[in-house]
Amino acid sequence: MLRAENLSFQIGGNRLIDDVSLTLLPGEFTMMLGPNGAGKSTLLKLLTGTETPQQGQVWYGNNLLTSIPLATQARQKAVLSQLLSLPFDLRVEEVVMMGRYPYFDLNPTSQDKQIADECLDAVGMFSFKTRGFASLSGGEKQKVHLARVLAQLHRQPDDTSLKYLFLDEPISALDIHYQHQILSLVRKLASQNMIVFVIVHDINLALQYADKVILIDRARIYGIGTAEEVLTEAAIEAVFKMKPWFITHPETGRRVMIC
Ligand SMILES: Nc1ncnc2c1ncn2[C@@H]1O[C@H](COP(=O)(O)OP(=O)(O)OP(=O)(O)O)[C@@H](O)[C@H]1O
Repeated sequence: MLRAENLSFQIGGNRLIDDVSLTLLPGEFTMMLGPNGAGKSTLLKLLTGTETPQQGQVWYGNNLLTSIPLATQARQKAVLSQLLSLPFDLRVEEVVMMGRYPYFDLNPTSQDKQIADECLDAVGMFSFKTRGFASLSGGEKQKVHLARVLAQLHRQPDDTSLKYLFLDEPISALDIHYQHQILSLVRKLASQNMIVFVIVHDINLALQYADKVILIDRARIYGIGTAEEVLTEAAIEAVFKMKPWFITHPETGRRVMIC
């Protein structure tokens, strides 16, 4: 389990996160939504240790995140941030292999190479393996970075430890086919003893995929619960300043939002 207790974070007197507490459970696919500037990326950075809160604590199981050695964290936690560019050009296969750095010293083993290939294949990018990363389209770059974090958390057959996957808008550049392919893939990972925490903007994707929704507004949590509980007409109107309409999907019977 991941537990965040009373997190607050400010920069120059500006409160980016204000007294946020939450619990993330393995097996649950958690999606966080909220308006631009609400604090989603900042909260993800606090949950992953990229930023340190001025107040509050983050626990991974029984350990404070700050007490877990970085080498251990690198094998249990992977983060996909919004920044997709790299400071120098690498081949696609080299970018994915970065996900295996926690597992080898100088040179990747044949097993590392096989895992990297499998992860590239899982996101439909195997045929781009030897291409220069800089030459890829925005969506292709996003898929390669997804392959990198999948490679980082790839399990050995005897590894049953809890893993943590954090994705900040991982499908923002993807076409509709890959949006669903990637969300189906990470939902499956959640069911394999993994905590999966994903930031998205698409309310309908959250209604379709999320086990738990966290709605954040102006640095504070507005609601936590199932999508049905949290993404209500009143909440969407209050947080996004848009009046939503809900219709019923003719085949699945679930709610679909239109504006
Ligand atoms: N280094 C910084 N200095 C000052 N303000 C910052 C800094 N980083 C972020 N902010 C501000 O904090 C607020 C929250 O930013 P954050 O990136 O967490 O929002 P977000 O909910 O992820 O937004 P978006 O949906 O646009 O990605 C924003 O108003 C942002 O401008």
